[in-house]
Amino acid sequence: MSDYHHVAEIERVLDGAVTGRDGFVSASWRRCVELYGMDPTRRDPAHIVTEAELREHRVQAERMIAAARSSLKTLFRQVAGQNYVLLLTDAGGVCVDFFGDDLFVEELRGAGLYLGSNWSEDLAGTCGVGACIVTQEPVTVHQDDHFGNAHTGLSCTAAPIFDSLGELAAVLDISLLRSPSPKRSQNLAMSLVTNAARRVEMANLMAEGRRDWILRVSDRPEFLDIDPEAAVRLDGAGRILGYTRGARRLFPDGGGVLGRRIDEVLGMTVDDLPDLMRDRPSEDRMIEMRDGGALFGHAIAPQAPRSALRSARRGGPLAGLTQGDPAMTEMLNRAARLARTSVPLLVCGETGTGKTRLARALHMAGSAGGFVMLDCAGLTPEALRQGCAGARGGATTLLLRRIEDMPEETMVALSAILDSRNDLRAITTTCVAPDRLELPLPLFHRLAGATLSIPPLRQRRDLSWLVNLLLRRRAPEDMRLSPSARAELLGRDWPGNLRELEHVLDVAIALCEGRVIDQQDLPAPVTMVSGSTEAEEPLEQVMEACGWNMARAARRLGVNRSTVLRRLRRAGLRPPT
Ligand SMILES: Nc1ncnc2c1ncn2[C@@H]1O[C@H](COP(=O)(O)OP(=O)(O)OP(=O)(O)O)[C@@H](O)[C@H]1O
Repeated sequence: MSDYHHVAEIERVLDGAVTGRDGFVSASWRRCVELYGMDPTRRDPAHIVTEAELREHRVQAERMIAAARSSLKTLFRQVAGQNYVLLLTDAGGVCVDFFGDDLFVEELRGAGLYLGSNWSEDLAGTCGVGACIVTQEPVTVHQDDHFGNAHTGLSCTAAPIFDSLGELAAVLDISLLRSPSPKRSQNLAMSLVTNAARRVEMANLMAEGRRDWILRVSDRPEFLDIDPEAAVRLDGAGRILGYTRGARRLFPDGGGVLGRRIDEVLGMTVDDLPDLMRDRPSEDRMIEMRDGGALFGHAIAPQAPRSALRSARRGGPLAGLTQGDPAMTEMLNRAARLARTSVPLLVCGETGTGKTRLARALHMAGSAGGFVMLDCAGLTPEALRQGCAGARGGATTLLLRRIEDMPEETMVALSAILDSRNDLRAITTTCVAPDRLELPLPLFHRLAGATLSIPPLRQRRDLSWLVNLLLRRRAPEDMRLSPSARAELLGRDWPGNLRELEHVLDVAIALCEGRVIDQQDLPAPVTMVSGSTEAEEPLEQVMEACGWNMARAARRLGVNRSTVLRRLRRAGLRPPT
C-alpha cells in the first residue's frame, strides 16, 4: 500500500469507518492521533535508548532475561534461516535481549529491531510490542497495520510475558524486515511466540519457587513433564503464592488467583501433592476439577537451598548451628571470635534453645584442652570441687548448666575455685535473662565476661531448615512431612524450643503408618493437656485478648492453630479490619 493510501485509510478509521483492520489496530491508530498527537506521514527513525539507559533496563530485567534465555534460543533455532529477529522487551517496551542474524545487524539496528530500541506505542506508534503492552494479549502487527510510514515494511508478532504475581513483565516479539503479503503468513509465528512466552513464565516461576511446592498442570499426560500448560506455586497450606498466566483458567470466576486455595478448584488437598510427584506414571496423576473436568498434575517438592548448607558446614562447629537466621548468624559471628579467647561466657536462652549445644561448639571451636560439664541443680560444693579436680593439665572448659539452680553455698565455692584456677575457662548457661539472674555480683562478673543470647525457636527464620535437619537425623531416609504437617510445625509456638520439636518429631515418626507424616500424626502442643478454657471464655473474647494473633490464641485455648481457625469459621468471626 502506498503512503498516500495508508494515510487515507487512517483518516477514514478516525472518521469511524470500518476498513477490515483488526479492532486492536484501529483502536491503536486512534490513540496515536488522538492521544499521542502523531502524524503518520512522518518517517521518524527508531527510538534507541542510550547505552547507560540500556544497562539500567537490563539490570532491572535481569531475572526475566535469565528465565527467557533458553526459550529464546530454542525459538531462534526453530526459525533459523527464515530471517526472523527475536526481541525481548521489558514492560516499558525497551528491547533488553536480542537474537538475530549478524549479517543484517546494521539494517536491523536501523529498523529498530535491536538492543535498546524503544517500542512503546506512544513513541513508535502502532507496532507489535506497543499493541501487546496495551492489550496484554498476543498480537500480529503486519506491514501497514503499523501506524508510522517508517515501519510499514515490518511484520511483528508479540506475546506478553507475565510475572508470577500476574503483572506484565516483558514482551517477546518475533519480527521480519520483509514478509509475504497476507497477514495469515504469520500464524505459525504467533503460535511459536505464545508457546515460548508460556515457557518463559514457567522458567521464571520455577526459578523463584525453590522453597515452595510447584504444581504444574496439563490437559494431556504426555506433555505434563516436558511442556506443561500452566503452573502454580503453593505454600504449605495450599495457597497460591505465584502462577503462570495459563493458571487463570483454574479460577474462571474472575476473583483473581493469588492467595486462593488449590482445593477450591481441584478435587485434592495440599496433602495429596506428594502423590503427584514424578515417581508416578503421568497417566496416574489425574486430578479431578470441581467443575467436573480433569487435568494431569506434576508436583515438585520444595528444595533445600544447598549452597547455603555447604557454606554453613565450611564454617566449623558454630556455623552449622543455623541456616541464615539473622539473630543466630550475628550471635554466632561474635561467638566464633570469642571462642578463641579465655573470656568466660554466659549463654542465655529459653529452655531447649540449644545452649548446651552451643557451649560444646564453643569449646570445640576454641580449645584443644579438656571439657567438664556439671549440672548446677543440687550441685554440692564437694561435687563441684571433685568435678574441677578431674580437669588438670592444660586449659579446660568448665561448662556449668543452668547456673540459676546452683545452691548458694556452691556459688561461694565456685568463686573461690575460679580465683585459684586460671586454667579453667567457664562457659555457663542460663534460662534467665542476665539482668534478672540472681547471682552474687562477684560471681556474676567471674562468669559473664560476655553474653551470648540464643533466640527462641518461634522467632527463628531457619525453623523450616531445622525441621528438615532433625527429621533427616531421626526418621528413616524416605520418610517425609505432608505439606499441612509442615505448615502446622512452622506455625507452632514451641515453648520447649528444639527439645520440644525433637519430641514432637519422635512421636510423629512412631505414630505415622506410611512414609508420610500427616498433620494428625503430630502430637498436640503440650499446653493442650492443661485443658481448654473455651468453656469459660467465649472465643471472640479470647481473640480480642490475644490481639487476633492466631498462635497466641491457640496457646491460650490449649489447641492448635488450625482448630482456632476452624472454630472462628464456625462462629463466623473475623478479625476487625
Ligand atoms: N542446632 C541444633 N541442631 C539440632 N539439634 C539441636 C540444636 N541445638 C540443640 N539441639 C537439640 O535440642 C535439644 C536441646 O538442646 P540443649 O540441651 O543444648 O538446650 P538447652 O538450651 O541447653 O536446654 P536447657 O536450658 O533446658 O538445658 C538437644 O536434644 C539438642 O541435641
